[in-house]
Amino acid sequence: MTEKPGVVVTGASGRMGQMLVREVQKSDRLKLVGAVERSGNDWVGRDLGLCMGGTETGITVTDDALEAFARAQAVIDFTSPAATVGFAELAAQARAVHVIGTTGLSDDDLRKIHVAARHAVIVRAGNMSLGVNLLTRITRQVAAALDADWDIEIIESHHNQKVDAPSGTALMLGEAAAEGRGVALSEVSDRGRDGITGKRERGHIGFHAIRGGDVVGEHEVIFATAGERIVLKHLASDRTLFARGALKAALWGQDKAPGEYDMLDVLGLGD
Ligand SMILES: NC(=O)C1=CN([C@@H]2O[C@H](COP(=O)(O)OP(=O)(O)OC[C@H]3O[C@@H](n4cnc5c(N)ncnc54)[C@H](OP(=O)(O)O)[C@@H]3O)[C@@H](O)[C@H]2O)C=CC1
Ligand SMILES: O=C(O)C1=N[C@H](C(=O)O)C[C@H](O)C1
Repeated sequence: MTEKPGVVVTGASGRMGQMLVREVQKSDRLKLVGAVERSGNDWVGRDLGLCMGGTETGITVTDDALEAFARAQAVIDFTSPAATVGFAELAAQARAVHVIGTTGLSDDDLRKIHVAARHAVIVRAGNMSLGVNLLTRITRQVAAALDADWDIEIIESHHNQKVDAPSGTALMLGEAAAEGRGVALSEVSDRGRDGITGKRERGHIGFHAIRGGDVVGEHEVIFATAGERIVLKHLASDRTLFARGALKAALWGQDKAPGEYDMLDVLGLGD
């Protein structure tokens, strides 16, 4: 039997990090070989299993990402934009598949990730669930079928610890709607209106963010015209669906050529 690909989880103490550690430990196709945290994080230097309130795993949480990545075939990374840009370079050096779930990446961050993908497989998506990725396809199709008399608004709701807005998912849905319309999202995006904004501009795509409590992630795409509305909605109630998508991407990427991929590629929903 061939060896299972080894996985390092970055940001292991985070909401998604802990979820990912558990899912990799449960997997019969991947093996957890490392856990990385930020220098200064309480977990660094301690046994991962004990940090998570369980039994010893023999994996010591480290802040030496390159050393950990060198022992892995995949890095699963749901951290922060600054951390992810650094990890992209290190994962490429280690020739490990880099699965990026981090959102809030700037255009400059994306350029750096693009450079790293010359040497390694990078799978990046603002949402790793099947439902959301399918919804991007449906959104593109509906937007293509309707003209600009239909106003498009995207509403997202998340827990009160989320630090970026609009969410990565909302931006994926916005990109899909813009693509369906044949326009560039950057040209038509209206974010969080406030004050005397003037009337809504025809053809624009609006984004609105709600933050509260422990909402895992909810997204609505509204197509509104005179007398009627179409509402497409996705509700996530459990973070394991994001983690499972990330594991699927880590496995899928093992035999791919260096380059940038997304979950549509992994799920076989691409063009
Ligand atoms: N694509 C998808 O399907 C999904 C994406 N996300 C995205 O994933 C990201 C993380 O979300 P969430 O888990 O809720 O956030 P958390 O804040 O709970 O976790 C982030 C973790 O990353 C750690 N971290 C930050 N900088 C570094 C670094 N330089 N090296 C190592 N670790 C670092 C943090 O450590 P510390 O606390 O010490 O700073 C923390 O443990 C967000 O961008 C979120 O939007 C979330 C869910 C699904
Ligand atoms: O921060 C989160 O929690 C989530 N982030 C992703 C996003 O920005 O869309 C995915 C999911 O909605 C949860």
